[in-house]
Amino acid sequence: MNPRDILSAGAVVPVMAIDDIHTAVDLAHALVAGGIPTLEITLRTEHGLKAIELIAKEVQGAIVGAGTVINGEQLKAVADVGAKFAISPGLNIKLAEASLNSSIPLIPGIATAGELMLGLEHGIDTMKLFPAEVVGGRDMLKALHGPFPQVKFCPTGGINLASAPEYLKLPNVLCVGGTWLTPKDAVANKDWDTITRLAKEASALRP
Ligand SMILES: O=C[C@H](O)COP(=O)(O)O
Ligand SMILES: CC(=O)C(=O)O
Repeated sequence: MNPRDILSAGAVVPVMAIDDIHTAVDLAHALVAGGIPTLEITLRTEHGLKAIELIAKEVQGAIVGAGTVINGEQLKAVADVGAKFAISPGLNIKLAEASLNSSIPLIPGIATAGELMLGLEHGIDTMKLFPAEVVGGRDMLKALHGPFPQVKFCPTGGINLASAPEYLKLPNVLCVGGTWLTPKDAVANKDWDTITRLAKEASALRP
């Protein structure tokens, strides 16, 4: 799948750190049931790779990818377990070069025009603005749209249900990322109804 189709499949990409591997598949099912298919499982916990592998195998309708991928070894490792895409918090030359040989798309985080240009030089035109609210949020996206109208974004970082609609209206925004769909207490309590309700709320955001 190309990165734009991946990011356009749902209005919100939930960013998740899996603390208990036994919750991963049910959590993914709950999100997909609420209309949120594109899922970012970060490598921030020891369960990241296994969770991606299980969701890729067992959750029909999910488009599972990896987050917090920061080097070429991780990019290869997540592709090998079935990730459909990889997201990084930032971009450097080594990771950009690794993406050229990757079997799955890298959607890099960028926070400056320079990082964006590094992505473009490596054939990447779909990126994450991270951390979105800290680096200028919607004003930054509007400013980047001037010189770089060919680039589309999934802004992530500090966005929630209330602020998401204003992001989704922008011409260079495909979706937004965030953690609010998967509150830690709801996941720990296996409260899948709450997760599906939050996902439904989020999927209705697409204008
Ligand atoms: O670092 C975590 C995610 O990238 C964004 O989290 P947040 O939606 O809670 O700001
Ligand atoms: C920021 C983010 O989404 C990541 O850790 O890849």
